[in-house]
This record gives sequence, C-alpha cells and structure tokens, in this order.
Amino acid sequence: MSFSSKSFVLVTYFYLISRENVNRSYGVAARVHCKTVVAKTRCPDLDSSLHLYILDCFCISLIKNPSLPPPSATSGAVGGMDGAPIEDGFPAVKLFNQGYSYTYDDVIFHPGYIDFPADAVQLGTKLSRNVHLSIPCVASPMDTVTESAMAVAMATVGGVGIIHSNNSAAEQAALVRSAKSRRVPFVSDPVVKSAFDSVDSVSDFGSAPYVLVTESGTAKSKMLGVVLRSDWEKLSDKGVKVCEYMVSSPESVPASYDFEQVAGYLAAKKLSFVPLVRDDEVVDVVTTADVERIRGFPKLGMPSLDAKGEFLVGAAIGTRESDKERLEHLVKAGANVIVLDSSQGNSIYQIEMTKYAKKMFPEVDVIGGNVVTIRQAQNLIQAGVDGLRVGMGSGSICTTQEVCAVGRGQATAVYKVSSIAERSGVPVIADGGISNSGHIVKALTLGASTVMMGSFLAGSSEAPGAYENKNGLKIKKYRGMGSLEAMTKGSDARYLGDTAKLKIAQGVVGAVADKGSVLKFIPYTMQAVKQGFQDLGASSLQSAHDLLRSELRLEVRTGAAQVEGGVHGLVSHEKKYF
Ligand SMILES: NC(=O)C1=CN([C@@H]2O[C@H](COP(=O)(O)OP(=O)(O)OC[C@H]3O[C@@H](n4cnc5c(N)ncnc54)[C@H](O)[C@@H]3O)[C@@H](O)[C@H]2O)C=CC1
Ligand SMILES: O=c1[nH]c(=O)c2[nH+]cn([C@@H]3O[C@H](COP(=O)(O)O)[C@@H](O)[C@H]3O)c2[nH]1
Ligand SMILES: [K+]
Repeated sequence: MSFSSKSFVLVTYFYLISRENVNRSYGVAARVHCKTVVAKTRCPDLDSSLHLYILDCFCISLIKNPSLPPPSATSGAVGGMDGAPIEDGFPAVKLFNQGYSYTYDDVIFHPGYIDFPADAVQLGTKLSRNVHLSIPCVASPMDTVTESAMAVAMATVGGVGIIHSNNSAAEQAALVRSAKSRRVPFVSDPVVKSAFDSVDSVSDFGSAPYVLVTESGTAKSKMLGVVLRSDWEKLSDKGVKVCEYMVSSPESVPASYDFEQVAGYLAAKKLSFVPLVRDDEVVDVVTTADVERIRGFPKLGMPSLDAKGEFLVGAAIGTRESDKERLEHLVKAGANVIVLDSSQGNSIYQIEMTKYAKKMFPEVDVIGGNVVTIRQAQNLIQAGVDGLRVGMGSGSICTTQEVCAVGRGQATAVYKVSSIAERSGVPVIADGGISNSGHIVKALTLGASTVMMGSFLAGSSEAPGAYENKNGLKIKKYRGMGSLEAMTKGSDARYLGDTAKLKIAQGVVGAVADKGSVLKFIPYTMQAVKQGFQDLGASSLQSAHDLLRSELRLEVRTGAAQVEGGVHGLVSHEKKYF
C-alpha cells in the first residue's frame, strides 16, 4: 500500500487531533468528517484528492467554529509514517492499574497546549460540598501547625486552617473563637498586665514593644493603658507598679475594623500602634510595622469568609463518645467545617460519628478520613461525609507504613479515591507528602480539590511554638500527632483504648527550617501552581480534572529520571524560588 505525501499530511493531522477530542467536543460536523477520514485512510487506493477535500471541509468547520479546541499536544497517540498510531505516554487509568503504589515523585505529566497566561489560571475550589475556597490549601490539624494564627493566615490568603484537637474541648473552642474574632490578617498575642503589676525584665514584653494594661490583667477586661518599652527602659527602679508610668487609655478601635480601616486610622492619627477592642476585651494590637509588613507581601486574593463575613475556620475531632461534646463546643464557637481526624477512617466509629454530626448539625460540613482506597471511600460517602481526606503514611512525620504495614503511595491514593468521590460530588483533600509546588500540581491534577499540609507550613511564623537556633539555623519543632510526645500531651485516649498500657508511636518528633510568613510564601507557591497548570493546558482545577480523564498523559519516572529532574552535577547551589 502506498500513500501520497498529501494523504500523509492528512493522516498525521487527524491523529494530532485525536479521536477522543473529536468525540468529546468537536461537534457532529467535525465528527462526520473525521469518521470519513478514517474510512478513507483505511482504503489507501482511493483518490488522495478526496482525502484533501475532506480535510479542507474539516478545516473550514474549525474556522467557522472558533470554540473548537486546537489540536492537543497531550494526545496519547500521533500518526506514524505508516499511519499507525504511536503511543506516547499513559492515560492515568492505565498507569494506575499496574499494581504499583506510586507517589508524587514517581509520576510526571506530559505538558499540554498553552493558550492562556498563567495569571488566568483559576485556583478556586471546594474544601467540601458546601465550603468554597479561593485557593486549594488547607493547614493540617496538628498541634505544631494549626492554632488561631495559622487559621487566620490561611483564611486571609483564601485557604483554610483546621484547628487541632490535642487539647481540651474548651481550649480548642477558644482557638476557634479567637480566629473567628479577627479581621486583620494575623494574631499578635499581646502581653497583658494589671495596673498593680510591675514589668520586671525585658522578656516581660515578649516580642512586642509594649505591654497592655487592663483592669484584671487579662485580655478579657477593660483597657486601662499601655506601658511602652522605651518608657520602661528609662526607669531607674524597675519594680514600680505600671499604673505609675503607663500611658493611660490609649486610643483603641473596634475589633470589627478590617486591615485597611485600621491602617487608615493609624495613619490619620499618626499612631505607632492601636489596640483592637471588642466588648471591653482586647482582641489584638496592630502596629505601623505590621501594616508595612503586610503591605510588602504579594497582593492577597479573596479571603475565605463565612456568611457572616468572619474568617472560615475548621476544627478536628475524634470518634470517641467524648468527641460528641467537643463537636457541640466547636459548632457553638463558630467552626464552619468539622474534620473527623483518624489515620484509618473506614471504621464503625467514624461512620457512626458522621451520622451523628450530620443529624445534630446538618448545616456544618463533615470531612471524613483518612482513606486511601475506593472501598474505604465508598463506606464514608455512604455514611454522608461532605469531603474526604486522603493519605495514609505519606506524611513527612508518619511512620504508619513502617509500623502497621498499611497505607498507599500518595499519587495512587489520590487518583483512586478521587475517581470514586467525583461520582458523588464529594471533594477530596490530598493530605500529606507535599514538599513543593510540583507536588501540589500533581495532587490537584490527579483529582484532589485541595491539599492539606503539615511540614510545608510548620516552619512559618504563624505555626505554634517559638523558633530555636540549631547550628546557626532557625528552626521550629514539628511533630506527628501519633508521636509519643504528642500522645502524651493530649491524644492519649486515642491510642489502643483508654486504659492501654502499651503505647506504639506512629509518628516522630522533628524540626523544620524557618520559612517566614504564610502570607508571603503561600501566594508565591500559588503562582508556581498556576504556572504548572498553564504548562498542562489547564486553566482551572475543573479543567485539570477533565484533562485527567481525557487527554492527559503521564509516565513513571525511573530513579535516574528523578535525579535528572532535580538539580544535579553542580558543586554547590542555592535553591531560591522567590
Ligand atoms: N494520615 C496518616 O497517615 C496518619 C495520621 N495520624 C494522625 O495521628 C492522630 C491519631 O490518629 P489515629 O491513631 O488513627 O486516631 P483514632 O482516634 O482514629 O484511632 C486511635 C484508636 O482508637 C480507636 N477508636 C477510635 N474511636 C473509637 C471508639 N469510639 N471506640 C473504641 N475505639 C475507638 C481506633 O480504632 C484506634 O485503634 C490523628 O491526628 C491522625 O491524623 C496518625 C497515623 C497516620
Ligand atoms: O503516620 C502518621 N503519624 C503521625 O503521627 C501523624 N501526624 C500527622 N500525620 C499525617 O501527616 C499529615 C502531614 O504530613 P506532611 O508533614 O507531609 O504535610 C497530617 O495531615 C496527617 O494526615 C501523621 N501520620
Ligand atoms: K512517611
């Protein structure tokens, strides 16, 4: 059989378009043309001018209908010299059905076709059925990751934080309330004293240049004045009571003021700081340095707010009987979404807790997990969860796979669970194992709607705990919730029954390097994610999910390919992303 060069062009063109594309979106006219083209290419002795006539018709229909997508560079098969398709990459469905457990670093996506700028990529998404976010980022419910400051920062940049439950129900509810009471994008935690206290040492100031003075010496009390560090330093007798030298009744503003209103007030009154007060309680203090710092960060997107205009905040609970009371405290405190926090969510305990929570508080979304298989996910979907958290043993501090021999490679887990969850409209959180923006792109493209992060956020200034210096490096503690240390602190009862004597850790205690503020590095990370989506040819999360189930092609990277994909062959280098 012999083809003329014209019919070769025709056949090549057809395969570039790909039959899948044509069937999906090119419309009836184009489909008819292409079917005819296929028929002709199978009968090579037909006149090649007829082939070209059909191609012309097809091109005309493309020109007449500009909404038709262009030929896709991600199509799996292209025409070879003899017209036979040449396979180029695997569709996800094929790649993830080979009996291997793949993680993010194992897989790589083929680039797609770019016809939009990176800034046009929309990262808006759903955390759960009824909770929308403007960026797909969630802070993990861990006691070295998410308390009020992290929840406020994450909501400020358009994500959300889930407040951990390694504390009493009252303490956790107070953290939720504290985050929800803020309008400014940080929590400053000022030091408060009574008028009859003294400021004995410079460490009494904490990190602020002032101490607040209230009637009772706590934040929940009438504001009386302020001790400026500069005034205190001039004192010869440091033991005098603060009422003798404090600045009385400094100007304050309502805590309902947002960041711009507070900044405007400071500028208009030429003040260096102003307390934010609600019902005679000092909620926060904003300084001019705070205003400059925040203005210096990349422009923030839409913050995550609830129907009342308050920051969106999530909270975790367990599946014990006592968690029912915790749940009530949290809902009363204003938690917008509840995460049932377990390493293995497919349990009678979680199914019953899901049903209980949905019955008692139908207006609050419940996220179940963790799961890594379709079967686990189906049980929780049937129980009524509004979202699913995926990941077992993939976290940086996790030892579950070593200790219990269960879990799954995170790329496979996310792909499989998302495939089933999508059918019920249940959004998936890819939890654990995120250490760079590429991992986020992979998780979202493999079907997740958000990513949950622990170690990625734990070194930020918003994570709980103070920085330490180790060998010249500024670090913060980061620990697994299943580490012995964390269990001893509060989650004791979760382990092997309340009375168990033998505790087995499924996590470690470690430290991570200082990363600065979430308000700065999350916007940069999201810009990197947008660039990844642009390379794929996906202008939104939905379009990435559509690609996953159509033209997207993937491959597994060999060990050498992974080395090649990283920085290699240099004597030294410094990694700086922004
Ligand atoms: N994603 C992951 O890979 C992992 C996460 N973690 C984290 O560590 C923390 C603890 O996780 P888990 O140990 O899985 O907590 P868990 O509370 O789900 O389970 C602890 C033990 O208590 C049992 N249990 C739960 N509810 C019960 C009830 N109502 N009655 C009787 N027994 C009950 C469970 O079956 C299990 O044996 C969580 O924060 C979790 O996210 C821990 C290990 C792995
Ligand atoms: O095996 C585990 N033992 C633990 O002690 C533990 N604590 C947290 N997690 C899970 O790890 C996730 C955070 O992972 P990354 O640091 O990788 O973001 C978290 O979001 C959790 O899913 C644990 N897993
Ligand atoms: K791990």
